[in-house]
Amino acid sequence: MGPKHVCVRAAVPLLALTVLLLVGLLHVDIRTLAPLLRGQAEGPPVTNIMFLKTHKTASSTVLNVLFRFAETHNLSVALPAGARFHLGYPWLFLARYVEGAERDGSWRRFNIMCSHLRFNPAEVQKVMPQDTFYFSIIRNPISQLEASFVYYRGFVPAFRAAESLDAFLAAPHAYRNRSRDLRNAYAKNNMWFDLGFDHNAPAGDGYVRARLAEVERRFQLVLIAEHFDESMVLLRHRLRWRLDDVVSFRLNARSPRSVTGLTPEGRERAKRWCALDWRLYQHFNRTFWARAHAELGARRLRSEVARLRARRRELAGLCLQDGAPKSGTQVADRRLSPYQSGDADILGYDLRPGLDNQTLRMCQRLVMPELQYTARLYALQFPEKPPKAIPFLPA
Ligand SMILES: Nc1ncnc2c1ncn2[C@@H]1O[C@H](COP(=O)(O)OS(=O)(=O)O)[C@@H](OP(=O)(O)O)[C@H]1O
Repeated sequence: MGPKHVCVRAAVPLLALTVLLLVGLLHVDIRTLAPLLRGQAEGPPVTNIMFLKTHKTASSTVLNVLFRFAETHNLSVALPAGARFHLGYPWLFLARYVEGAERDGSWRRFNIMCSHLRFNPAEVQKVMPQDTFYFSIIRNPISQLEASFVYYRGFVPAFRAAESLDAFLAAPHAYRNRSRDLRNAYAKNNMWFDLGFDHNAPAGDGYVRARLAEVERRFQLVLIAEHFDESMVLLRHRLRWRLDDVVSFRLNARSPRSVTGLTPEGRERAKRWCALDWRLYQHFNRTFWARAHAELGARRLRSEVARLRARRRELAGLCLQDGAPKSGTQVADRRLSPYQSGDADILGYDLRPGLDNQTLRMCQRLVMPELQYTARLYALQFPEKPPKAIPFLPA
């Protein structure tokens, strides 16, 4: 060890002592120094964010978190152009699908992008700043496929004729329309497809590894729907946001009676049928925990998840009638009722009556479904354009 090292080693306790003395002398709140003492990077909250909104993965709940943050911080959002509610899905994303993106022959940049799209990085980069934080969310492909089957039953040719998901998985090629109808994207490796990859590709080891490496390179974080609260804690940490920014209620959920489940055999078949998504899920489930433990440590992760849940309970008590969701068709305020699709009974929330104006606004945002919130931000951002019509709401 050289003399330089000895000096540095001696300086560390001296510095800590000086900080503590200053705290005492200047009556500085020790909590403001905590991140510094923990060696945690401090800085302003991250505000340039691209969220790849995969399907049936809790992504509407994440979208609600991002829309609320955008609205309360007056950030611009890359919203679907015209009457649409998605950014060109299932076609590969193009920058011109964003309202107001083209300006005098150049591209306008936005703070937040989180509507459904099929990832196409070169086009996304045209409308998002260089320092954008990219993240996404995935779910166990067995439950993701089951949720898709119920939700998109009437829309996806491959699903339409099948009596059940078990029947579909027993002979998927027989049901699957060979015409390469893009709507069949929901029927096989849907998350792989959303990432912009070929969802019909054979799951060869070299191919899969190369694509996984590409996802690692493009996305700073991939969250896991089954570990939603841990995911929000890690996201909050990365974005340097406040606790309330990431508290949410579960949105776009089916009532238990429209969850069909699968036989053990069907589950094994689903893993094989969606082999690319299965590899994707296994890989990112592993790296998620490795990151969460490396960045936060098990104890801090546990205590922050507990804080998040406590705050959610508090807000549920404040905002929600009966503290729980109800069948979406029975939500009293139609403006807060979620879109219903296929055989799914999608749940929504009634708010407690008698809330003061400020609390009411906050609670409305927390339970506002994707279509309504997209239309709301669109009207705020483009007041001169015709408002987006919501199919089941009178204009
Ligand atoms: N917080 C939280 N934690 C875990 N799971 C959650 C959460 N929020 C939503 N969900 C579940 O996500 C499913 C809906 O996914 P999406 O919103 O991505 O669907 S969509 O593609 O936008 O229609 C839907 O799954 P199913 O109920 O199985 O259909 C929701 O229950």
